[in-house]
Amino acid sequence: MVFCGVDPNRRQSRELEKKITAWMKDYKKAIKILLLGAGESGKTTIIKQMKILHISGFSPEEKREKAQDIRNNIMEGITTLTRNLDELNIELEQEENQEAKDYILSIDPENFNFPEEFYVYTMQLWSDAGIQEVYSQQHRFQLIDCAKYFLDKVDVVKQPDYEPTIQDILHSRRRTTDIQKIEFEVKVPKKYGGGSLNFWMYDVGGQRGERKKWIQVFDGIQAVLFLVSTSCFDLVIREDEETNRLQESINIFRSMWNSRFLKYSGFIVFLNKQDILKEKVTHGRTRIAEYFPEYNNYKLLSKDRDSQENEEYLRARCFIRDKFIDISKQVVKREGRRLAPGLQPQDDWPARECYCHFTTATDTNNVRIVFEDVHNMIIMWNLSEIGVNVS
Ligand SMILES: Nc1nc2c(ncn2[C@@H]2O[C@H](COP(=O)(O)OP(=O)(O)OP(=O)(O)O)[C@@H](O)[C@H]2O)c(=O)[nH]1
Ligand SMILES: [Mg+2]
Repeated sequence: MVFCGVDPNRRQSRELEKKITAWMKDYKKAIKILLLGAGESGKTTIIKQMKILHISGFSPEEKREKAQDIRNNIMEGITTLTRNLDELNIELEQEENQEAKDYILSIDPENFNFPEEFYVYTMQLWSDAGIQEVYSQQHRFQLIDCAKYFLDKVDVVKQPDYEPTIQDILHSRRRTTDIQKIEFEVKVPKKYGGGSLNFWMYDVGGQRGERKKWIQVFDGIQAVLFLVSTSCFDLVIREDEETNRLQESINIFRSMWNSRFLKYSGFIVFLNKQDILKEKVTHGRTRIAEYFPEYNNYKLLSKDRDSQENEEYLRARCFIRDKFIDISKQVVKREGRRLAPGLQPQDDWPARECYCHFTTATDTNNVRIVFEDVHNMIIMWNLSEIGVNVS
């Protein structure tokens, strides 16, 4: 039998194509993504990964800058550890390392040009059992996450012609003090219309003093990527040396999720530093329940189980995830609208869901996979806003 006229399925799909093309034109400008989160949660590391994955990586000039950051990271790491020998009443194992200790404690970081003896003394101290003992008690003071990574490779970094590897750059640390923007293009899967889309990604500083600048970039943000350092459950923030770092992160998330300026933005939480969290939970000296006593009653659901993974680590990461999910659900439904606590009923609040990913921002492969999901999700959010359902 021969059918005449237009196949309704084809007509529908042509209409869908038209809608998508119109939307793509509209968004040719860019999709704006904002990275938020407390200090040291990994925002700038995500920017570096986007440069690796979607732009051409790092220029020789940028590599030179990162090499200097890395030398500063080594200096910060070894001076922090050495200072804490006395604070924690720990003796050096080798008496002859006293000279190295005195040298490191006398460094003026503002006027330091990294002479050869600095590296020699640093390597000596780093291999001393006393300093290693201080390192194992790092939850008691403020140490940068990359300290061990770079102290283990001082002999490489000290070379005058040292050029940092991609891994070195990803581990290097410099506090963000201004708003940065990167632009890149992402291919759109065929099922969402094909072609490519421009993304603008904004990075801000996460420490308390920096957060008043955040509002400058809230306008027109389609998606907030909220970074959480999950491994910091046993640390206090640098700013007041008092507030628990994970609690600070939860508080910031609550205020961003409920911010009226971001009510039309999608939220994706990156539960970051999974590598450090796993190491801490399985081999560390601290336990989450010491800081969050409710952890004792937390049960892992069967949907979150994975026979390949350490059970305690799974429990820890899901416990932390649920702290954020719970906040996103503390929104009451009234007259078909969702209202954040404290808002008036007349405030229009769109229904939103908060999505979570477990991430290790220093792992390019992990970030690549997670971002495939994130990009698709952002495209789908936008399509559903114009009435196209592509599930
Ligand atoms: N091991 C490990 N280190 C990470 C991870 N994510 C970030 N880091 C390291 O943590 C440190 C801080 O990361 P940044 O990206 O600078 O943090 P930030 O959120 O930009 O911090 P501010 O600029 O102060 O707001 C860097 O040394 C990173 O290499 C991770 O998943 N695993
Ligand atoms: Mg930063």
